Amino acid sequence: MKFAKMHGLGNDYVYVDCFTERISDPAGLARLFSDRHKGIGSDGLILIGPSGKADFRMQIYNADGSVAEMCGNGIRCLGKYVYERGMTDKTELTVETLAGIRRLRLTVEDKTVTEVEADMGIPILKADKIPIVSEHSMVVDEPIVVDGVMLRMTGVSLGNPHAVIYVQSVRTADIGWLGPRLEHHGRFPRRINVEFTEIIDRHTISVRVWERGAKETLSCGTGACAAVVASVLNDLTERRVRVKLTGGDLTVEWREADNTVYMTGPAAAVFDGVINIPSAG
Ligand SMILES: N[C@H](CCC[C@H](N)C(=O)O)C(=O)O
Repeated sequence: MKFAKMHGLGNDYVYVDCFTERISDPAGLARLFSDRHKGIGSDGLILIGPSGKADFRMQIYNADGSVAEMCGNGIRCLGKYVYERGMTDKTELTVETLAGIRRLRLTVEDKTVTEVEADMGIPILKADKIPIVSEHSMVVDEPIVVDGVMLRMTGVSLGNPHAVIYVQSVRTADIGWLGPRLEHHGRFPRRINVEFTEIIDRHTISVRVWERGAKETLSCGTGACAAVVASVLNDLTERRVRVKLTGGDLTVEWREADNTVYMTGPAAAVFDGVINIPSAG
C-alpha cells in the first residue's frame, strides 16, 4: 500500500489516498502504521477520499485506532497533499470531516504550499456537547480531581473534545502523570484531549498537549484552538493569539464577527513509501 508521511509542527501522520487505495480495517492499520518500531511511526492515520458535499473527505484515526472527529495539523497537510499532487488546482477548498465541512486557504509559492489557513468552525461550549460531565451548562475554570490532585479546567470542543488546564510552566507540568489520568477520567464520556497551557502575555501562550489516543504530541491544531478559546473565556488573552507548541508556533484567532476559529500554520511532507499489509485472516 502506498502512503505519504507528513507532519504539522511535528504532529505526524501517515496519509493514504483512498481514491486509489482500498482500506478494509482503518483502525487496525492506524495501530500498525503508528508503531514507531514495527510500523511506519506516526501519531495516527489520515485517509483522503472523495466527498459528496466538499472537495475532499478527511478521516482521522489516532495511533490507538480510535476515530477522531477533526485534526487541525492533519487538515493543513491534506491541503498541501492534494494541491501539490495535482488533485486540485484550487487554493481555497472544502474538506468534509466528522466535525463538519471545513474551509482551507492555501498560500502557494512556486507550486509549493507554504502555509495553510483553516476555518476550524464555531467552538462548542455546552458541557453535554463536548461532552464533559458537569452540573453547569458550560465548563469554565471548573474544578476536577485527579487521583487526589485538584485541577481547574475549561472545556471546549472543535468537533473533538478538549480540557484546557492552566499551569505556571508547561516545562515542569507533570504531563506524563496527569495526561493519561485525565484522558480516561470518568467525567469525559468520549475521553479527552488535554492542553496544559501557560499564559505568556495577552497575545502569546505556550501549550503542551496530551492527545486522546496518541499520548503527548509535539503539536495539536485543535488543541491550540481550544486553548485560545478557553483563554478568551477566562479573559487571559485577546482573541488573536500566537500559540507556542513544542513543535513550533501556530496563529489562532477566534473571530468575534462570525464566532469562528481560524488557525494558520505550516505543513510538511517528509517521504512517500510503500508498506506491505499483512493479509487478513
Ligand atoms: N487526538 C485527537 C485527534 C488529533 C487532533 C490533533 N492532532 C490536531 O492537530 O488537531 C482526538 O482524538 O480528538
